Amino acid sequence: MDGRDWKRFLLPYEQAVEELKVKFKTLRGELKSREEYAPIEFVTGRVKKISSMLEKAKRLSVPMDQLESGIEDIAGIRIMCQFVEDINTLAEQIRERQDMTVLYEKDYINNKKPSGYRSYHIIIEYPVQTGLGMKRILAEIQIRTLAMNFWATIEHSLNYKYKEQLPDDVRARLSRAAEAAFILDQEMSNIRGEIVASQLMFEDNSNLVNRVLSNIQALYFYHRVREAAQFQLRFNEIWETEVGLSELAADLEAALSRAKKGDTN
Ligand SMILES: Nc1nc2c(ncn2[C@@H]2O[C@H](COP(=O)(O)OP(=O)(O)OP(=O)(O)O)[C@@H](O)[C@H]2O)c(=O)[nH]1
Ligand SMILES: Nc1ncnc2c1ncn2[C@@H]1O[C@H](COP(=O)(O)OP(=O)(O)OP(=O)(O)O)[C@@H](O)[C@H]1O
Repeated sequence: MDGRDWKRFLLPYEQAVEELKVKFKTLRGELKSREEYAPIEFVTGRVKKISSMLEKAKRLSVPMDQLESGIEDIAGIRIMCQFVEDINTLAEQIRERQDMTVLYEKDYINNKKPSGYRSYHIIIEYPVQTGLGMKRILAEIQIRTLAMNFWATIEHSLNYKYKEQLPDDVRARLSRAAEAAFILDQEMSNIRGEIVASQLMFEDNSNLVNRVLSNIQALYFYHRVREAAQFQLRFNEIWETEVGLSELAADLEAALSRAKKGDTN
């Protein structure tokens, strides 16, 4: 294949990665805007480099005309979660989706790799709508916790540096670090309820603060300058402690609704 052929070959994979990133980021945003807990912390994706694809094809003895079916991670998505439990929730949501088909799954969480690597992998078939019609491609979704990602990122860069010839002491330390990351995940799972409740409360309050501030602005817009200034003063008095924020928000909503109707107090 020359440069132009590679460009054409990779196009649907690039489209798939972009679409999948948007879909999972949107899922996170949608759940957050409904003030629900989102099992997604952040999402990344990449199309495999040609050099890495060729190296892998050689290693797995995949013929050049079978790259599409022989290398399943040309399009790769990675989803980071806070807790191990989120990985199961997300995997279930992916299985139920209508816009992709799960082909198979690899559970490297309960069956860690010899290196110490842990993650949950889902291989999907994803239909890309191209100018020439629909094309089904394979894509890999890696789902992992923040701790698993931290370990895998460091290990990947060390392997890159040592070209897979890690010194024994480094390998042993990495293996211990993988166990430490696993214990960290278990400890976090034990206090998951506490953490999730406080995060939701924090988000609730910051949503409320944003609503109060934009409603004060709106009052100015309706020329309720004195009222808006009084609300601003009330807000300035309580913003640090947030005591009385809900009452202030409710009074403000009422004032704004009167202003919209043109009522006087
Ligand atoms: N950092 C790190 N990542 C790994 C490790 N093992 C697997 N991965 C990641 O998971 C992907 C898929 O790995 P596997 O499920 O073993 O799939 P594979 O494509 O059959 O085989 P390999 O690419 O040879 O590992 C790799 O492309 C990496 O991104 C590991 O030991 N360390
Ligand atoms: N599914 C994925 N989603 C997002 N990023 C990925 C995914 N898979 C790999 N990456 C990242 O892409 C970069 C290039 O990785 P590359 O595809 O060359 O090799 P690899 O995935 O580590 O191994 P292999 O060649 O054995 O599949 C690395 O930073 C890697 O962490």
